[in-house]
Amino acid sequence: MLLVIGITGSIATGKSTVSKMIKELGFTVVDADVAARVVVEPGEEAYQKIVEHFGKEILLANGEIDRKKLGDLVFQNEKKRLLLNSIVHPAVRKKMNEEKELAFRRGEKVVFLDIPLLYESNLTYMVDKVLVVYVDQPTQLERLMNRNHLTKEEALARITSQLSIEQKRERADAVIDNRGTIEQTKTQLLSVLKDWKIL
Ligand SMILES: CC(C)(COP(=O)(O)OP(=O)(O)OC[C@H]1O[C@@H](n2cnc3c(N)ncnc32)[C@H](O)[C@@H]1O)[C@@H](O)C(=O)NCCC(=O)NCCS
Ligand SMILES: Nc1ncnc2c1ncn2[C@@H]1O[C@H](COP(=O)(O)OP(=O)(O)OP(=O)(O)O)[C@@H](O)[C@H]1O
Repeated sequence: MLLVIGITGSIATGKSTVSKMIKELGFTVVDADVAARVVVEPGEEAYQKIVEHFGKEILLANGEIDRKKLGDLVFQNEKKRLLLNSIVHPAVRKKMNEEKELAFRRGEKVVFLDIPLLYESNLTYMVDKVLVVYVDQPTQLERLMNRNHLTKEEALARITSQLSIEQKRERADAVIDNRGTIEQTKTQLLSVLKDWKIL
């Protein structure tokens, strides 16, 4: 039987960290953030629509989208964020489905989809089980501020644009608590994958 596992969590809780471990175990992880970058490259349909709606001001000199500028804009304005989502998300879903199918055609039996907005966008139908990568909100805030060099206010704007990590934890099929060391996270991951008979 083919299995699709969703990896989610909230911003900076450690999805990429866990995804990297899963890839090192030899599995395919299809990353929504990567897909969301590819589908807005110059020449793509979503790119044209973004320029149409947000104006040329959000472009860098080389014509690419200025992600910092667009991020600052949409995380301060819900209407603009939902508009951006409506442009980018259909293309992301299509791209992720294509990559998942490719992996199954290569003969893989399990594929992981790393989708930050899995619950917010009601995408649970795309997966058989959900793995939530959890840290408490103060840890999340600290890691996000450090990683992205954001002020507390900027980081909180990003955090509150998503469902709270506590709500996601409640809905998960399994939770990895990523507050400890990377080694402790890896141990939990291996245990979940064994429970689910993936390893
Ligand atoms: C706003 C943008 C330009 C900011 O780019 P930037 O390079 O700074 O961030 P990146 O794309 O790496 O995203 C980092 C994290 O931000 C969070 N995030 C991104 N977009 C959104 C959103 N629309 N709503 C809530 N959280 C979001 C996710 O947790 C994601 O993992 C970019 O995130 C974007 O185009 N977002 C819309 C598409 C989207 O929803 N992507 C998320 C997965 S589909
Ligand atoms: N167990 C840990 N201990 C200390 N730092 C960690 C741990 N796990 C992750 N980090 C750090 O926390 C930050 C966020 O982790 P990561 O990038 O994996 O989160 P993410 O959920 O993929 O974020 P995003 O939603 O933005 O894509 C990174 O700087 C990462 O190096």
